Amino acid sequence: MVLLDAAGLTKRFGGFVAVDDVDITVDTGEVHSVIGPNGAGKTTLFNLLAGAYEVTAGEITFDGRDITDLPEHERPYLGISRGYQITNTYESLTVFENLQTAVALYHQNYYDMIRSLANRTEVTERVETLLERFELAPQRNVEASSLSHGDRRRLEIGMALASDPRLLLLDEPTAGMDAGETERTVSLIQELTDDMAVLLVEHDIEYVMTVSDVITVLERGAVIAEGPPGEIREDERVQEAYLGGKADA
Ligand SMILES: Nc1ncnc2c1ncn2[C@@H]1O[C@H](COP(=O)(O)OP(=O)(O)OP(=O)(O)O)[C@@H](O)[C@H]1O
Repeated sequence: MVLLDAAGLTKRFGGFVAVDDVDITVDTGEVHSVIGPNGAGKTTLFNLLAGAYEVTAGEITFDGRDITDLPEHERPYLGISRGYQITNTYESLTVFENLQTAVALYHQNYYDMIRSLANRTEVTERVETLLERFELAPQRNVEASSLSHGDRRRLEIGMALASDPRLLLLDEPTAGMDAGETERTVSLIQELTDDMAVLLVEHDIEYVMTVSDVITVLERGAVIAEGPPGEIREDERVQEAYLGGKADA
């Protein structure tokens, strides 16, 4: 089922076209990755889909509803969540408290939750599930500021899942992780997609090949290839973009 459908998506910064007439479709159940060399427009595309940037042209539909102009903060309520970045406010909260805050923020009856013990129990149960799923239970009482890099990134993904999204947007989820941490994160991402979809933007082409069902390749703002990993690996334009001296990946 088509969950996200973007058509003719374009973003100009002054006279510069960072995203140029991009069509992209994400189906429920898939991990869809956007890759491309430095400056290809990946982060800009991500920000358009997340609602952080206004589009210059084009349309974005989510579950059949036009969300092109929907503000970023309203998108989680529709089922679109983006990888959280733990900011100063959350540094001194423990892993448990961070997850609790994220769950409470998107709980349907936030104010009731504060008042009612029953709802609070529901939130706590959800937090416990996330702690288990993200293998963060042993660190439940550790402040976010003291976590290892890998644990912190997994906590951020866990917080993004607190709203029970149908589409999770992740920007370089394994950036800065070592091989072991990357592997753990990749299997977590793969386990997510039974009834939801993940769209990730990534620099590192190798692990994208193992995690993705579909890959879209951008170069200079435009789509140069799209397909399953095997096809993308064999694509001449992709090889040229990555190996032809224009890229660092
Ligand atoms: N706010 C902005 N104002 C002007 N130009 C911008 C802005 N944001 C991005 N750009 C330009 O748009 C192009 C695409 O940038 P973007 O960050 O989307 O690429 P990217 O594929 O994510 O690159 P990287 O892999 O290096 O993160 C770059 O040339 C960049 O300089």
